[in-house]
Amino acid sequence: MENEKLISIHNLKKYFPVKKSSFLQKEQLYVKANDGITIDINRGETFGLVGESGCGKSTLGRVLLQLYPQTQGNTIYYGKTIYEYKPAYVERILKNLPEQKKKLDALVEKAKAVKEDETHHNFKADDADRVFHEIVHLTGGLIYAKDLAKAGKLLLEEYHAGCKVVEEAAKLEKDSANRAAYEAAVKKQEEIRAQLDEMRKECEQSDAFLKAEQYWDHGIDLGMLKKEELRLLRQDIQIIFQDPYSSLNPRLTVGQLISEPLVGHKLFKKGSQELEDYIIEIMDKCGLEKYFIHRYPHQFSGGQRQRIGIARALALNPKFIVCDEAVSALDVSIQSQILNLLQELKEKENLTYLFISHDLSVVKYISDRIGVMYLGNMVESARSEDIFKNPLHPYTEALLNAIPTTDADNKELQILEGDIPSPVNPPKGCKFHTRCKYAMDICREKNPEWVEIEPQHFVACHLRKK
Ligand SMILES: Nc1ncnc2c1ncn2[C@@H]1O[C@H](COP(=O)(O)OP(=O)(O)OP(=O)(O)O)[C@@H](O)[C@H]1O
Repeated sequence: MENEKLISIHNLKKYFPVKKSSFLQKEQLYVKANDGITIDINRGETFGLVGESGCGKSTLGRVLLQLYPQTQGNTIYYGKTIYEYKPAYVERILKNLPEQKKKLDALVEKAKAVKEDETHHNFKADDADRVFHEIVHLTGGLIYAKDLAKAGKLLLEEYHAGCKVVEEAAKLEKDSANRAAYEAAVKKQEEIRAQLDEMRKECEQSDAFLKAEQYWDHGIDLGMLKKEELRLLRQDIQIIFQDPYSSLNPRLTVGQLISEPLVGHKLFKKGSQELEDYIIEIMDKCGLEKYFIHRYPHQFSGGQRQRIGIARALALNPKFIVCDEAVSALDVSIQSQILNLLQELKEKENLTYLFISHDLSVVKYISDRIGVMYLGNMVESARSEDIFKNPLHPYTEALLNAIPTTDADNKELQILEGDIPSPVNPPKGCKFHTRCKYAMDICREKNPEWVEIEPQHFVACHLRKK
Protein backbone atom coordinates (compact mmCIF):
# COMPACT_ATOMS: atom_id res chain seq x y z
CA MET A 1 0.00 0.00 0.00
CA GLU A 2 1.49 3.35 -1.00
CA ASN A 3 1.78 5.73 1.85
CA GLU A 4 2.95 9.30 1.67
CA LYS A 5 4.43 8.93 5.13
CA LEU A 6 7.89 7.48 5.39
CA ILE A 7 8.10 7.56 9.16
CA SER A 8 5.37 7.99 11.70
CA ILE A 9 6.37 8.74 15.27
CA HIS A 10 3.80 8.36 17.97
CA ASN A 11 4.22 9.45 21.62
CA LEU A 12 7.94 8.83 21.45
CA LYS A 13 9.79 9.07 24.75
CA LYS A 14 13.44 8.69 25.56
CA TYR A 15 14.38 8.94 29.23
CA PHE A 16 17.98 8.62 30.36
CA PRO A 17 18.33 7.43 33.97
CA VAL A 18 20.28 9.83 36.16
CA LYS A 19 22.87 8.27 38.43
CA LYS A 20 21.64 8.35 42.01
CA SER A 21 23.43 10.93 44.12
CA SER A 22 23.46 8.75 47.24
CA PHE A 23 22.30 5.33 48.30
CA LEU A 24 19.60 7.04 50.37
CA GLN A 25 17.95 8.40 47.25
CA LYS A 26 14.98 6.16 46.59
CA GLU A 27 13.45 7.63 43.52
CA GLN A 28 15.08 7.00 40.16
CA LEU A 29 15.29 10.29 38.27
CA TYR A 30 15.40 10.62 34.50
CA VAL A 31 16.51 13.17 31.93
CA LYS A 32 13.39 13.44 29.80
CA ALA A 33 15.24 14.08 26.57
CA ASN A 34 12.21 13.22 24.39
CA ASP A 35 8.94 13.43 26.20
CA GLY A 36 6.06 12.35 24.00
CA ILE A 37 6.74 13.34 20.40
CA THR A 38 4.15 12.68 17.70
CA ILE A 39 5.10 13.58 14.16
CA ASP A 40 5.08 12.19 10.61
CA ILE A 41 7.91 12.56 8.13
CA ASN A 42 6.76 12.33 4.51
CA ARG A 43 8.51 10.71 1.59
CA GLY A 44 10.84 13.00 -0.29
CA GLU A 45 10.72 15.87 2.17
CA THR A 46 13.29 17.54 4.35
CA PHE A 47 11.94 17.88 7.84
CA GLY A 48 13.94 20.48 9.75
CA LEU A 49 14.22 20.18 13.50
CA VAL A 50 15.15 23.25 15.54
CA GLY A 51 15.41 24.26 19.16
CA GLU A 52 17.95 25.35 21.73
CA SER A 53 20.85 23.19 22.76
CA GLY A 54 19.72 20.35 25.01
CA CYS A 55 16.08 20.31 23.85
CA GLY A 56 16.44 16.73 22.59
CA LYS A 57 17.00 17.09 18.84
CA SER A 58 19.96 14.74 18.60
CA THR A 59 18.30 12.26 20.89
CA LEU A 60 15.28 12.15 18.58
CA GLY A 61 17.53 11.55 15.56
CA ARG A 62 19.31 8.71 17.30
CA VAL A 63 16.14 7.13 18.65
CA LEU A 64 14.65 7.14 15.16
CA LEU A 65 17.60 5.02 14.05
CA GLN A 66 17.16 3.00 17.24
CA LEU A 67 20.74 3.76 18.15
CA TYR A 68 19.16 4.33 21.55
CA PRO A 69 16.26 2.06 22.44
CA GLN A 70 13.10 4.09 22.88
CA THR A 71 11.59 4.30 26.35
CA GLN A 72 8.03 4.56 25.07
CA GLY A 73 6.02 5.07 21.92
CA ASN A 74 6.03 3.73 18.39
CA THR A 75 8.18 4.53 15.40
CA ILE A 76 6.67 3.12 12.23
CA TYR A 77 8.79 2.94 9.10
CA TYR A 78 7.06 2.74 5.70
CA GLY A 79 10.11 2.48 3.43
CA LYS A 80 9.53 -1.27 3.35
CA THR A 81 6.41 -3.24 4.13
CA ILE A 82 6.14 -6.08 6.64
CA TYR A 83 5.56 -8.39 3.64
CA GLU A 84 8.97 -7.48 2.23
CA TYR A 85 10.77 -7.42 5.52
CA LYS A 86 9.02 -10.19 7.49
CA PRO A 87 9.92 -9.08 11.01
CA ALA A 88 9.42 -11.82 13.59
CA TYR A 89 6.99 -9.82 15.72
CA VAL A 90 4.22 -10.01 13.08
CA GLU A 91 3.69 -13.75 13.50
CA ARG A 92 4.16 -13.54 17.25
CA ILE A 93 1.31 -11.05 17.58
CA LEU A 94 -1.06 -12.51 15.01
CA LYS A 95 -0.64 -16.09 16.24
CA ASN A 96 -1.54 -15.07 19.77
CA LEU A 97 -4.11 -12.38 19.17
CA PRO A 98 -6.47 -13.34 22.03
CA GLU A 99 -3.59 -13.24 24.54
CA GLN A 100 -2.32 -9.98 23.08
CA LYS A 101 -5.73 -8.42 23.53
CA LYS A 102 -5.90 -9.68 27.12
CA LYS A 103 -2.51 -8.14 27.82
CA LEU A 104 -3.70 -4.84 26.32
CA ASP A 105 -6.94 -4.86 28.33
CA ALA A 106 -4.98 -5.48 31.53
CA LEU A 107 -2.70 -2.52 30.75
CA VAL A 108 -5.70 -0.28 30.04
CA GLU A 109 -7.20 -1.26 33.40
CA LYS A 110 -3.93 -0.55 35.20
CA ALA A 111 -3.66 2.82 33.48
CA LYS A 112 -7.14 3.76 34.68
CA ALA A 113 -6.19 2.86 38.24
CA VAL A 114 -3.10 5.09 38.26
CA LYS A 115 -3.52 8.75 39.05
CA GLU A 116 -1.26 10.99 37.04
CA ASP A 117 1.61 12.09 39.23
CA GLU A 118 2.44 15.75 39.52
CA THR A 119 4.62 15.81 36.45
CA HIS A 120 1.71 14.45 34.42
CA HIS A 121 3.19 11.08 33.80
CA ASN A 122 1.13 8.00 33.70
CA PHE A 123 3.58 5.34 32.63
CA LYS A 124 0.89 2.66 32.55
CA ALA A 125 -1.11 4.77 30.10
CA ASP A 126 2.01 4.99 27.93
CA ASP A 127 2.40 1.21 28.06
CA ALA A 128 -1.23 0.66 27.10
CA ASP A 129 -0.97 3.16 24.26
CA ARG A 130 2.23 1.62 22.92
CA VAL A 131 0.88 -1.92 22.97
CA PHE A 132 -2.37 -0.73 21.34
CA HIS A 133 -0.35 0.71 18.45
CA GLU A 134 1.88 -2.34 18.23
CA ILE A 135 -1.22 -4.45 17.61
CA VAL A 136 -3.53 -2.23 15.56
CA HIS A 137 -0.99 -1.58 12.81
CA LEU A 138 -1.41 -5.29 12.12
CA THR A 139 -5.09 -5.78 12.84
CA GLY A 140 -6.91 -2.48 12.43
CA GLY A 141 -10.39 -2.65 13.96
CA LEU A 142 -10.26 -6.45 14.10
CA ILE A 143 -8.60 -6.10 17.49
CA TYR A 144 -12.26 -5.78 18.58
CA ALA A 145 -13.50 -8.84 16.64
CA LYS A 146 -15.72 -11.18 18.65
CA ASP A 147 -13.74 -14.24 17.61
CA LEU A 148 -10.17 -13.03 18.01
CA ALA A 149 -8.59 -16.41 17.32
CA LYS A 150 -10.37 -16.54 13.96
CA ALA A 151 -9.43 -12.93 13.15
CA GLY A 152 -5.79 -13.63 14.02
CA LYS A 153 -5.76 -16.72 11.82
CA LEU A 154 -7.19 -14.88 8.84
CA LEU A 155 -4.88 -11.90 9.32
CA LEU A 156 -1.96 -14.30 9.43
CA GLU A 157 -3.12 -15.90 6.18
CA GLU A 158 -3.35 -12.46 4.61
CA TYR A 159 0.18 -11.72 5.82
CA HIS A 160 1.58 -14.93 4.33
CA ALA A 161 -0.27 -14.24 1.09
CA GLY A 162 1.26 -10.76 1.00
CA CYS A 163 4.75 -12.21 1.52
CA LYS A 164 4.10 -14.60 -1.37
CA VAL A 165 3.08 -11.69 -3.62
CA VAL A 166 6.40 -9.99 -2.85
CA GLU A 167 8.34 -13.19 -3.65
CA GLU A 168 6.50 -13.76 -6.92
CA ALA A 169 6.92 -10.11 -7.92
CA ALA A 170 10.68 -10.47 -7.46
CA LYS A 171 10.71 -13.60 -9.62
CA LEU A 172 8.61 -11.84 -12.24
CA GLU A 173 11.14 -9.06 -12.45
CA LYS A 174 13.78 -11.61 -13.43
CA ASP A 175 11.61 -13.81 -15.60
CA SER A 176 8.47 -12.68 -17.40
CA ALA A 177 7.27 -16.30 -17.58
CA ASN A 178 6.35 -15.98 -13.92
CA ARG A 179 3.36 -13.75 -14.57
CA ALA A 180 0.72 -16.43 -13.92
CA ALA A 181 2.20 -17.38 -10.54
CA TYR A 182 2.38 -13.72 -9.57
CA GLU A 183 -1.22 -13.08 -10.59
CA ALA A 184 -2.39 -16.13 -8.66
CA ALA A 185 -0.63 -14.84 -5.54
CA VAL A 186 -2.26 -11.42 -5.89
CA LYS A 187 -5.67 -13.03 -6.36
CA LYS A 188 -5.23 -15.15 -3.25
CA GLN A 189 -4.36 -12.10 -1.17
CA GLU A 190 -7.36 -10.21 -2.54
CA GLU A 191 -9.67 -13.08 -1.64
CA ILE A 192 -8.41 -13.14 1.92
CA ARG A 193 -8.76 -9.38 2.14
CA ALA A 194 -12.38 -9.69 1.02
CA GLN A 195 -12.97 -12.16 3.84
CA LEU A 196 -11.33 -9.73 6.27
CA ASP A 197 -13.64 -7.00 5.02
CA GLU A 198 -16.61 -9.26 5.77
CA MET A 199 -15.30 -9.75 9.30
CA ARG A 200 -14.89 -6.00 9.71
CA LYS A 201 -18.53 -5.46 8.73
CA GLU A 202 -19.57 -7.90 11.43
CA CYS A 203 -17.78 -5.86 14.12
CA GLU A 204 -19.65 -3.19 16.02
CA GLN A 205 -18.79 0.05 14.23
CA SER A 206 -17.91 1.84 17.47
CA ASP A 207 -15.57 4.83 17.79
CA ALA A 208 -12.92 2.51 19.20
CA PHE A 209 -13.25 0.24 16.16
CA LEU A 210 -12.98 3.16 13.75
CA LYS A 211 -9.98 4.58 15.59
CA ALA A 212 -8.16 1.24 15.41
CA GLU A 213 -9.19 0.82 11.79
CA GLN A 214 -7.33 3.96 10.70
CA TYR A 215 -4.01 2.44 11.82
CA TRP A 216 -4.19 -0.73 9.74
CA ASP A 217 -1.23 -0.50 7.40
CA HIS A 218 1.88 -2.46 6.62
CA GLY A 219 4.65 -0.35 8.10
CA ILE A 220 7.39 -1.74 10.30
CA ASP A 221 7.40 -0.91 14.01
CA LEU A 222 11.10 -0.21 14.57
CA GLY A 223 10.86 -0.53 18.33
CA MET A 224 9.73 -4.16 17.89
CA LEU A 225 12.66 -5.34 15.80
CA LYS A 226 15.31 -7.73 17.03
CA LYS A 227 18.92 -6.62 16.94
CA GLU A 228 19.73 -8.49 13.75
CA GLU A 229 16.57 -7.24 12.03
CA LEU A 230 17.49 -3.70 12.97
CA ARG A 231 21.01 -4.13 11.68
CA LEU A 232 19.66 -5.10 8.28
CA LEU A 233 17.23 -2.22 8.22
CA ARG A 234 20.02 0.27 8.96
CA GLN A 235 20.83 0.10 5.27
CA ASP A 236 17.69 2.12 4.71
CA ILE A 237 18.19 4.59 7.53
CA GLN A 238 21.47 6.44 7.84
CA ILE A 239 22.94 9.31 9.83
CA ILE A 240 25.43 12.05 9.06
CA PHE A 241 27.08 13.60 12.09
CA GLN A 242 28.16 17.12 12.86
CA ASP A 243 31.76 16.43 13.43
CA PRO A 244 33.42 14.75 10.48
CA TYR A 245 36.68 14.70 12.46
CA SER A 246 35.55 12.32 15.15
CA SER A 247 33.03 10.30 13.14
CA LEU A 248 35.59 9.03 10.61
CA ASN A 249 38.13 6.44 11.70
CA PRO A 250 41.52 8.17 11.13
CA ARG A 251 43.29 4.89 10.34
CA LEU A 252 41.13 4.09 7.31
CA THR A 253 41.48 5.53 3.83
CA VAL A 254 38.50 7.10 2.07
CA GLY A 255 38.07 3.94 0.03
CA GLN A 256 38.09 1.78 3.15
CA LEU A 257 35.73 4.13 4.97
CA ILE A 258 33.14 3.95 2.21
CA SER A 259 33.58 0.22 1.61
CA GLU A 260 33.25 -0.75 5.28
CA PRO A 261 29.43 -0.59 5.50
CA LEU A 262 29.06 -2.06 1.99
CA VAL A 263 31.10 -5.13 2.89
CA GLY A 264 29.46 -5.28 6.33
CA HIS A 265 26.04 -5.53 4.69
CA LYS A 266 27.44 -8.08 2.21
CA LEU A 267 26.57 -5.94 -0.78
CA PHE A 268 30.03 -6.31 -2.27
CA LYS A 269 33.04 -8.59 -1.90
CA LYS A 270 36.02 -7.04 -0.17
CA GLY A 271 38.74 -6.05 -2.61
CA SER A 272 36.62 -6.65 -5.72
CA GLN A 273 36.78 -4.45 -8.80
CA GLU A 274 32.99 -3.93 -8.62
CA LEU A 275 33.39 -2.50 -5.15
CA GLU A 276 36.11 -0.10 -6.24
CA ASP A 277 34.08 1.04 -9.26
CA TYR A 278 31.06 1.60 -7.06
CA ILE A 279 33.06 3.60 -4.49
CA ILE A 280 34.43 5.85 -7.24
CA GLU A 281 30.90 6.38 -8.55
CA ILE A 282 29.67 7.38 -5.08
CA MET A 283 32.69 9.63 -4.52
CA ASP A 284 31.96 11.34 -7.80
CA LYS A 285 28.35 11.93 -6.79
CA CYS A 286 29.58 13.58 -3.60
CA GLY A 287 32.10 15.81 -5.37
CA LEU A 288 35.21 13.84 -4.32
CA GLU A 289 38.01 13.29 -6.82
CA LYS A 290 38.83 9.73 -7.79
CA TYR A 291 42.44 9.96 -6.65
CA PHE A 292 41.33 10.76 -3.07
CA ILE A 293 40.49 7.11 -2.61
CA HIS A 294 43.78 6.19 -0.94
CA ARG A 295 43.98 9.27 1.30
CA TYR A 296 43.29 9.46 5.01
CA PRO A 297 40.74 11.77 6.70
CA HIS A 298 43.37 14.11 8.16
CA GLN A 299 44.47 14.99 4.63
CA PHE A 300 41.16 16.72 3.95
CA SER A 301 39.45 19.98 4.86
CA GLY A 302 36.29 20.02 7.00
CA GLY A 303 33.99 20.37 3.99
CA GLN A 304 35.65 17.49 2.14
CA ARG A 305 35.49 15.36 5.25
CA GLN A 306 31.78 16.00 5.46
CA ARG A 307 31.53 14.88 1.83
CA ILE A 308 33.18 11.61 2.88
CA GLY A 309 30.62 11.23 5.66
CA ILE A 310 27.84 11.82 3.14
CA ALA A 311 29.36 9.34 0.66
CA ARG A 312 29.55 6.71 3.38
CA ALA A 313 25.88 7.15 4.24
CA LEU A 314 24.83 7.33 0.60
CA ALA A 315 26.71 4.20 -0.46
CA LEU A 316 24.14 1.93 1.15
CA ASN A 317 21.43 3.44 -1.01
CA PRO A 318 19.34 4.56 1.96
CA LYS A 319 15.83 5.99 1.88
CA PHE A 320 16.12 8.18 4.94
CA ILE A 321 19.05 10.17 6.33
CA VAL A 322 19.26 11.98 9.65
CA CYS A 323 21.56 14.97 9.18
CA ASP A 324 22.56 15.89 12.72
CA GLU A 325 24.05 19.40 12.67
CA ALA A 326 25.65 18.27 9.42
CA VAL A 327 26.97 21.69 8.47
CA SER A 328 27.30 23.38 11.86
CA ALA A 329 31.05 22.84 12.19
CA LEU A 330 31.80 24.30 8.74
CA ASP A 331 32.60 27.80 7.52
CA VAL A 332 29.59 29.61 6.11
CA SER A 333 30.83 29.46 2.51
CA ILE A 334 31.44 25.70 2.80
CA GLN A 335 28.08 25.24 4.52
CA SER A 336 26.22 26.31 1.43
CA GLN A 337 28.23 23.94 -0.77
CA ILE A 338 27.36 21.00 1.47
CA LEU A 339 23.72 22.10 1.71
CA ASN A 340 23.58 22.27 -2.09
CA LEU A 341 25.11 18.81 -2.34
CA LEU A 342 22.56 17.40 0.11
CA GLN A 343 19.74 19.05 -1.82
CA GLU A 344 21.02 17.71 -5.14
CA LEU A 345 21.44 14.18 -3.78
CA LYS A 346 17.99 14.27 -2.25
CA GLU A 347 16.43 14.90 -5.63
CA LYS A 348 18.58 12.46 -7.57
CA GLU A 349 18.37 9.61 -5.08
CA ASN A 350 14.81 10.15 -3.83
CA LEU A 351 15.93 10.72 -0.28
CA THR A 352 14.09 11.96 2.77
CA TYR A 353 15.93 13.95 5.43
CA LEU A 354 15.51 14.78 9.05
CA PHE A 355 17.67 17.87 9.23
CA ILE A 356 18.67 18.79 12.75
CA SER A 357 20.13 22.22 13.42
CA HIS A 358 20.18 24.89 16.08
CA ASP A 359 20.47 27.46 13.28
CA LEU A 360 17.07 28.51 11.96
CA SER A 361 18.50 30.27 8.91
CA VAL A 362 20.06 26.97 7.75
CA VAL A 363 16.89 25.04 8.48
CA LYS A 364 14.84 27.62 6.63
CA TYR A 365 17.01 27.23 3.57
CA ILE A 366 16.73 23.47 3.28
CA SER A 367 13.44 22.38 4.89
CA ASP A 368 10.02 21.69 3.45
CA ARG A 369 8.55 21.45 6.91
CA ILE A 370 9.92 22.48 10.26
CA GLY A 371 9.40 21.13 13.78
CA VAL A 372 10.26 23.29 16.77
CA MET A 373 11.33 21.50 19.94
CA TYR A 374 11.42 22.74 23.51
CA LEU A 375 12.61 20.69 26.46
CA GLY A 376 11.84 17.30 25.00
CA ASN A 377 8.58 18.17 23.26
CA MET A 378 7.54 19.30 19.84
CA VAL A 379 5.79 22.65 20.36
CA GLU A 380 5.01 23.55 16.75
CA SER A 381 5.32 22.07 13.29
CA ALA A 382 4.29 23.43 9.91
CA ARG A 383 5.40 23.98 6.37
CA SER A 384 8.55 26.04 6.34
CA GLU A 385 6.93 29.21 4.97
CA ASP A 386 4.10 29.02 7.53
CA ILE A 387 6.55 28.80 10.42
CA PHE A 388 8.19 31.99 9.22
CA LYS A 389 5.06 33.89 8.15
CA ASN A 390 2.72 32.81 10.87
CA PRO A 391 4.45 31.36 13.94
CA LEU A 392 1.82 30.25 16.44
CA HIS A 393 3.90 29.27 19.46
CA PRO A 394 5.51 32.01 21.59
CA TYR A 395 8.71 29.95 21.62
CA THR A 396 8.84 29.85 17.82
CA GLU A 397 8.25 33.59 17.80
CA ALA A 398 11.20 34.09 20.13
CA LEU A 399 13.39 31.83 17.98
CA LEU A 400 12.53 33.85 14.88
CA ASN A 401 13.27 37.14 16.61
CA ALA A 402 16.66 35.76 17.50
CA ILE A 403 17.79 34.96 13.94
CA PRO A 404 20.92 37.05 13.54
CA THR A 405 20.68 39.59 10.76
CA THR A 406 24.32 39.21 9.84
CA ASP A 407 24.83 35.68 8.64
CA ALA A 408 28.39 35.48 9.93
CA ASP A 409 26.89 35.16 13.38
CA ASN A 410 26.37 31.45 13.75
CA LYS A 411 26.32 31.06 17.47
CA GLU A 412 24.17 28.86 19.70
CA LEU A 413 20.72 30.25 20.24
CA GLN A 414 20.52 32.37 23.35
CA ILE A 415 17.11 33.68 22.78
CA LEU A 416 15.14 34.14 25.90
CA GLU A 417 15.69 35.45 29.31
CA GLY A 418 15.89 32.92 32.08
CA ASP A 419 17.60 29.57 32.00
CA ILE A 420 16.22 26.54 30.25
CA PRO A 421 14.61 24.49 33.03
CA SER A 422 16.05 21.10 33.87
CA PRO A 423 14.83 18.23 31.71
CA VAL A 424 15.02 16.06 34.85
CA ASN A 425 12.37 18.06 36.62
CA PRO A 426 10.61 20.16 33.98
CA PRO A 427 7.96 22.74 34.92
CA LYS A 428 4.46 21.48 35.48
CA GLY A 429 1.80 22.30 32.88
CA CYS A 430 3.23 23.78 29.71
CA LYS A 431 6.99 23.38 30.08
CA PHE A 432 7.53 26.75 28.42
CA HIS A 433 5.42 28.78 30.87
CA THR A 434 8.39 29.83 33.01
CA ARG A 435 9.82 31.78 30.07
CA CYS A 436 6.66 32.75 28.23
CA LYS A 437 5.53 36.35 28.25
CA TYR A 438 1.92 35.33 27.59
CA ALA A 439 1.67 32.68 30.33
CA MET A 440 -1.82 32.30 31.83
CA ASP A 441 -3.01 30.33 34.87
CA ILE A 442 -3.93 27.31 32.80
CA CYS A 443 -0.36 27.16 31.40
CA ARG A 444 0.97 26.47 34.89
CA GLU A 445 -1.49 23.65 35.40
CA LYS A 446 -2.18 21.81 32.21
CA ASN A 447 -0.02 20.43 29.46
CA PRO A 448 -1.42 21.88 26.20
CA GLU A 449 -2.60 19.41 23.59
CA TRP A 450 -1.00 19.02 20.19
CA VAL A 451 -3.65 20.30 17.75
CA GLU A 452 -3.85 20.96 14.03
CA ILE A 453 -4.88 24.62 13.78
CA GLU A 454 -4.64 24.88 10.02
CA PRO A 455 -3.90 22.11 7.52
CA GLN A 456 -0.44 20.77 8.38
CA HIS A 457 0.11 23.42 11.03
CA PHE A 458 0.31 21.88 14.51
CA VAL A 459 0.91 23.62 17.79
CA ALA A 460 0.80 22.84 21.50
CA CYS A 461 -0.17 26.10 23.22
CA HIS A 462 -3.13 27.17 25.37
CA LEU A 463 -3.33 30.46 23.45
CA ARG A 464 -4.24 28.54 20.33
CA LYS A 465 -7.42 26.59 20.64
CA LYS A 466 -9.21 25.29 17.64
N1 LIG B 1 23.49 9.42 26.37
C1 LIG B 1 22.93 10.27 27.22
N2 LIG B 1 22.88 10.00 28.55
C2 LIG B 1 22.29 10.85 29.41
N3 LIG B 1 21.73 12.03 29.05
C3 LIG B 1 21.75 12.36 27.76
C4 LIG B 1 22.36 11.50 26.76
N4 LIG B 1 22.23 12.11 25.55
C5 LIG B 1 21.57 13.26 25.77
N5 LIG B 1 21.29 13.43 27.09
C6 LIG B 1 20.55 14.56 27.69
O1 LIG B 1 19.32 14.68 27.00
C7 LIG B 1 18.98 16.06 26.79
C8 LIG B 1 18.80 16.30 25.32
O2 LIG B 1 20.07 16.23 24.65
P1 LIG B 1 20.27 16.28 23.05
O3 LIG B 1 21.70 16.11 22.77
O4 LIG B 1 19.30 15.39 22.42
O5 LIG B 1 19.85 17.79 22.77
P2 LIG B 1 20.10 18.65 21.47
O6 LIG B 1 18.87 19.47 21.30
O7 LIG B 1 20.53 17.82 20.35
O8 LIG B 1 21.26 19.61 21.94
P3 LIG B 1 22.74 19.76 21.35
O9 LIG B 1 22.59 20.52 20.08
O10 LIG B 1 23.43 20.55 22.42
O11 LIG B 1 23.26 18.37 21.20
C9 LIG B 1 20.10 16.86 27.41
O12 LIG B 1 19.70 17.25 28.72
C10 LIG B 1 21.26 15.89 27.47
O13 LIG B 1 22.10 16.19 28.56
